[in-house]
Amino acid sequence: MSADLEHIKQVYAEADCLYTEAEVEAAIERMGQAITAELANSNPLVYCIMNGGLVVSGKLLTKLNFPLEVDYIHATRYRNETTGGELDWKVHPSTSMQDRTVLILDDILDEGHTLAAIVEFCKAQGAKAVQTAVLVEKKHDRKAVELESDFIGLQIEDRYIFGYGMDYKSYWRNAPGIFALKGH
Ligand SMILES: O=P(O)(O)OC[C@H]1O[C@H](OP(=O)(O)OP(=O)(O)O)[C@H](O)[C@@H]1O
Ligand code: HPA
Repeated sequence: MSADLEHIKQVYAEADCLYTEAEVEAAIERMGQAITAELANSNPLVYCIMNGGLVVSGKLLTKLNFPLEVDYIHATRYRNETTGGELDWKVHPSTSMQDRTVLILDDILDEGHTLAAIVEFCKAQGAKAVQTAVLVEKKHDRKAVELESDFIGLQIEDRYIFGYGMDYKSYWRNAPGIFALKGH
């Protein structure tokens, strides 16, 4: 156990900081303004995608100063690995989306499988509009589908990253910045 924790600590110590806390906070501020400009009068139902969406949702929600409701969806496909697999729905939303404007909040748009499946699910549940906001979009040519997020905080190079909700083997979601694994 302590050997694993030593590895976890070493990963953080050796990681490259791609965006500092101040840069991420500024990006979240910009996202808040853009979302407010577009959705302030639409009474949206906002879904946090657990677990990765937790930090950006918490930080962003207090910047959305208009009427909205919040719920969560828990879906995962990386399961402590650095490559994704099948999407596993752990918790479906409990609120009705019928005829609602839905805003999905997540930490990262990587290959796009997760967000694409969630958007499809929301449309099938009767949402009248579905928009997505992600803290980071990873740039590469392995996208599963042509899926553009409506609100993007930061662009990231094609490396495995952690911090601000994103994990390395379940750790460092709490890291105050966006970091890339050494050598990945
Ligand atoms: O664009 P994709 O390649 O589908 O990857 C993006 C998804 O991967 C991560 O979730 P993960 O499955 O790691 O679960 P977690 O949120 O609990 O970390 C992240 O939070 C996104 O939801
Ligand atoms: O680079 C990543 N880091 C953490 N979680 C992720 N989920 C998809 N891609 C990533």
